[in-house]
Amino acid sequence: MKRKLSDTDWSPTSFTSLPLDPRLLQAIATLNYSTPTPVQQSVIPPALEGKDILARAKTGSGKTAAYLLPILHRILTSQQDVNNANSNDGEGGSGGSAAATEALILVPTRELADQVYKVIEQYTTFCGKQITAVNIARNISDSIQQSLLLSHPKIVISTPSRAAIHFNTETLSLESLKYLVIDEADLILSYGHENDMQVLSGALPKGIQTFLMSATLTDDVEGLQKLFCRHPFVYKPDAKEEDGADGAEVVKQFYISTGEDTKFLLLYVIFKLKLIKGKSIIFVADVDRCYRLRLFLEQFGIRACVLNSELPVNSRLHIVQEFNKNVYEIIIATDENEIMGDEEEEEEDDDDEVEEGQAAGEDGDTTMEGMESEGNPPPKKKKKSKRKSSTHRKRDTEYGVSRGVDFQNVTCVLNFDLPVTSKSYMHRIGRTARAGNSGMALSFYVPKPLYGKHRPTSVASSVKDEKVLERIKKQQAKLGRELKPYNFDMKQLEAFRYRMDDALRAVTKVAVQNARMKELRAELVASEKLKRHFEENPEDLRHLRHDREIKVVRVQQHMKRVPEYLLGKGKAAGMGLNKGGSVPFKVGSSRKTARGKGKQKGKKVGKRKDPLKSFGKGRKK
Ligand SMILES: Nc1ncnc2c1ncn2[C@@H]1O[C@H](COP(=O)(O)OP(=O)(O)OP(=O)(O)O)[C@@H](O)[C@H]1O
Repeated sequence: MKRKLSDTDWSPTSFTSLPLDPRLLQAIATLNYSTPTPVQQSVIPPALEGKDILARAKTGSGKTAAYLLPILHRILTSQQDVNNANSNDGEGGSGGSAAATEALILVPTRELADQVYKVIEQYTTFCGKQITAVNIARNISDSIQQSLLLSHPKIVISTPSRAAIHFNTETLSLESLKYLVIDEADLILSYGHENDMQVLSGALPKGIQTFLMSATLTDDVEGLQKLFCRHPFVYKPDAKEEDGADGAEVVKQFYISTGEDTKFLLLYVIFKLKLIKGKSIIFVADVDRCYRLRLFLEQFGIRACVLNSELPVNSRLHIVQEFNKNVYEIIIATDENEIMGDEEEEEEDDDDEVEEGQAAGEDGDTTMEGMESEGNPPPKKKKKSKRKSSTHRKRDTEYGVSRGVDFQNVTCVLNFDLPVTSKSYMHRIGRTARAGNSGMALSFYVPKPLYGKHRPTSVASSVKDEKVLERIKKQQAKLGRELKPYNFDMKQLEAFRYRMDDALRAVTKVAVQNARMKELRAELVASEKLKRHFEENPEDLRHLRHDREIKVVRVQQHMKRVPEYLLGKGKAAGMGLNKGGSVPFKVGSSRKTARGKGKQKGKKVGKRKDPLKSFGKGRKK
């Protein structure tokens, strides 16, 4: 349910009461932001006064506007001042201030750079050409980047590594810089940007205004604060602001204890019967797993896109963009980089000896070996080396989807594979319940005795599931939140098992590798097209779908529909029951299909009670 941010329970302050440039207010009004979020309310006034800002606020709380609006306002105001001075000097008022880059916005990933650029475009819709911005983290040639920078855009958005490269080659001048933003400050160092941050800190002019924006306050953030901030205004939300407007949890969290192959069964049933309504992000442990799931779902006629660090950046950006336009309902994503950044830290924190999982028959695919990066190697390396996947290819270390990316209107984050740290969990579930919406997180976990019992579907990271789940529960309890068990009636699920087995058998390791290669090739072609056309007219690229059938496995048409006898009276009834808590799953629209089939056979099914309806029954409120 969408909760309007204008509800008075957040705060009565409206945007118009903030002393922002009317052109910005106009843009905000067209975006239907009527009320500033708590972080915006608190941070914008001191930022307008020129104070440094250190803001910690949960994911999806509107931090981007909290730093962008004051910066845009101040740039517009200073231009106005220069124009006025020029016209008083008789030089006319159209020239504006001398062309120079005034704001540098540093983000850890290319996904975020693209997102921030788009938000600037939205906020400056009514500013004409007064504010120019360039995203140099994009995958465009160095010469084009140089020419863009030589036009001295007012704002440069970049990852630290790209900014350092252009600073070193003197295409990026920081001499006139007035504003520095470090977005996702808690994460930026774990992407291997430490040296670049040092380089940039030495090059900044004195007295610039700095914004450190972060979802958590970590040692890394403190380090950055010392390096970049002078007595910042510090924003930390209170407990009520952390939760929803009414203090209620905005993300309902559930977990299911499951065997390795049963995860696939659950996935099939959940999506085939549309038990989750709306858009979902399914997180998996590694790239191969993305394709395994996609091929598996394809068997049942369920379309999904994959998103991982191996895909070309333009394809990734396009996928997120299209997902936000509701073109796709399901994304299967990895968050390899985030996991790697956090893993050791958490293991050290908690002194627990975590056994290395090696599920036979599966290639560990979360290795850092062989990674090539535009940035420096991440400072924290994994101690243990893992076997290289045969499909291991160049990865982009500046990839990231579980942090910061604004996936819009996501109903459910489904941790098909549990992340290996509680931090990763936090970031993953932050992809739902954004901007005042509610959402749910559903996590599958494999209890230790079931680990390694079904080799074809086993994944190494699951060996830690029990421990990680405990950490997650502890972490959420500290925040006053609870993960509830979600108990499917497994007996009812069993009726679907043989279909799942059929589908799993078809999705062999070779099929997964083929799909991965085929998809990569297709996306490289798509990415080239995107590269040429993206900026000119992205609307033209609608036809470039990323969820088309990969067709490396022969799909048996009968698998695409659910036979009625599986949904017969009483069969499905218990499936959605959960004694442990309220169940946000909703029954989907499979009714039509069932009716259609009945008609073909000449049966009178029109008045028959829809068995799927019973899924919702028995829910504990
Ligand atoms: N005042 C507002 N009213 C309504 N929607 C808003 C408001 N401010 C921001 N939003 C929307 O909320 C969503 C989340 O904002 P944003 O991406 O800035 O969050 P964030 O705090 O930076 O999250 P993360 O830490 O995950 O990056 C965006 O879609 C944005 O357009």
